[in-house]
Amino acid sequence: MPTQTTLWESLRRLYPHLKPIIPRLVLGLFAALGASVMVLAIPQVFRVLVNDALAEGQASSTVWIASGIVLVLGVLEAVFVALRRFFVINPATTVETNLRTSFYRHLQNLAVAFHDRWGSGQLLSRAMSDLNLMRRWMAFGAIMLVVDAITLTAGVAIMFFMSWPLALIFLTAAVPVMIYGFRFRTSYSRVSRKSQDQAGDLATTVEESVHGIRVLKAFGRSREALDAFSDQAEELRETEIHKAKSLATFSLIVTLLPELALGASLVTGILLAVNGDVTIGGLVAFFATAGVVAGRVEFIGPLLAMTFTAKTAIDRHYEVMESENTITGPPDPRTLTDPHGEVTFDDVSFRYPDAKDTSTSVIDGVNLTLRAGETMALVGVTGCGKSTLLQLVPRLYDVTGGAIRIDGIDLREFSLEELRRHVAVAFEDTTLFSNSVRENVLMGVDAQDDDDAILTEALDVAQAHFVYSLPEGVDTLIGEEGLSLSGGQRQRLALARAIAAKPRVLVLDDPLSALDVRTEELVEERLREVLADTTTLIVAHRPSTVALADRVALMENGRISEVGTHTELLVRSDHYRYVIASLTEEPVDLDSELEELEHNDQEARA
Ligand SMILES: Nc1ncnc2c1ncn2[C@@H]1O[C@H](COP(=O)(O)OP(=O)(O)OP(=O)(O)O)[C@@H](O)[C@H]1O
Repeated sequence: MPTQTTLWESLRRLYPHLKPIIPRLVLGLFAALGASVMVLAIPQVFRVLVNDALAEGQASSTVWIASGIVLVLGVLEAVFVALRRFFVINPATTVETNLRTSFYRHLQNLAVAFHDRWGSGQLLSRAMSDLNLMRRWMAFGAIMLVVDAITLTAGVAIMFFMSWPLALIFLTAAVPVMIYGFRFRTSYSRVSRKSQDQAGDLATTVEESVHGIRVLKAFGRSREALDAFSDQAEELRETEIHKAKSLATFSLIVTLLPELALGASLVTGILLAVNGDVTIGGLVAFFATAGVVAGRVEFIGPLLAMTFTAKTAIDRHYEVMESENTITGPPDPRTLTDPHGEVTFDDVSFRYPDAKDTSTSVIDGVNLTLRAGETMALVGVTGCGKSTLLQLVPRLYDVTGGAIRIDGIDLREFSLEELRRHVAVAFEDTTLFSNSVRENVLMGVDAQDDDDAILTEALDVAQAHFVYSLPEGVDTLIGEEGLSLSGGQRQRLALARAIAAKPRVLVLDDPLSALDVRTEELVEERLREVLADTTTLIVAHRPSTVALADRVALMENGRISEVGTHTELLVRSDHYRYVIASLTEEPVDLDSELEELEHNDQEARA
């Protein structure tokens, strides 16, 4: 539920960003005021023109001079409008870019738990359209509101100076306009918030269906997706219509009432002129000024709408910016100068932030020690918490109980940079960025001279030699905007990325699942060599991956129930035999495998 703030409170949040550009905004404001002064001056020239220049006996040159002055004032008005744009456009776009950059930086820093909760379209619409709305308000709306208020005050003052009874009649229209303005503010703010949120949800739907286009097509669900999208688009359309109607009604009132007041003052004005209480020139000037004032009042509708939309955009922006980053480093971080890579899980528990209070912990008191340089496979039935446990090691989530330590130091005592220097990860579900193969693989490598050697080795271990036959070799653009790769190719690059980082601790979430058996064998052979000194925790969904490990940890309902070698666990754990049997691609006869193991054991002892 978004926090409620007043219009002023919301707008004030922009102040720190506006502060550096205030001098330019003030210049823009003066330019806009200059344009208004020109507009208000023109009726006064009319007054002189009608009362004096057109009076009998005046030389025609006076008419030309007066017309010339009107022309100059008109040109000056255009110049001032251009100057306003010139002064504010550049700084406003700079502020927009700075806000966008800090928004992106904050998104990068926010914990994974935050991203679990937020739809990508909501973040996209905040990063793009909301900031655009804020920029337009800074560059135009804010300035014009001030200028409008000053012009209106000055215009009404001039009208009073010229004829107070006529001005008073005109001003009666302001009372209902102001009363309606308050109601408009509340209703328009609400509908504007709704439409911006719905636009964000719609963007999420587009994003999801573009990502999932293959699944939608393969399951023939494009029509259903379209129907769901059309419903959402229709809801947004209805909100937009509601919004437009609300603005149209307000605009009708702010247009109609001043016009009616103008009509009433015209009749009164003619009577006053007949009685000689005002001159004809004065009457012409009064109505020309009233026309300017009425135009400004009409303009208030769109300006207020723009301001309320900007308020919503600011609120939505700060909802993200004020979301706290829950995963941070300590003020005095520890460092590991000569890491060995022993990893201990000490009574570790974890619950997802959005889990129901009544549900049990996903990780429930895990105690496990990975010796330095050891490769440990983590096996268990689906949903028992393996991937969750792995994500706690690079602190993608923080433990909710107990502690994970590397070489005896709690992960939370390292800075995040230090921790991620020692820990690298590869997930089953791989993400590649729209960059070259080289940049994707060397993502976790600090810039250094032997980049090429690291790249070659990592690609070799991951059996990703296919990259050399891509159109531009390792410089080929891959990811969303580049060449599409197969699932197995993507996995091999993700594995190469984890290996290239040369971490002390490697966390692999079933990184070989999409490889064919032959490639998997080759990868494993090479992995065994490079993992010799790296402490590795690897989730295994295939027996061949289990074979990589020195020891195996069996996970059951968020706990580690057994730890031992594959053979030991086969002998002593029914559940392990059950899990291994369910992992096997082809059914195996576990009893004969056990017999064979026992036979081998006896032979070794003999
Ligand atoms: N982001 C999340 N928010 C809330 N619950 C989650 C989240 N991710 C996973 N879970 C839940 O946590 C439990 C453990 O999931 P996890 O992915 O760790 O299991 P797993 O053992 O790795 O399963 P698999 O072998 O199928 O990959 C599941 O019940 C899952 O629904």
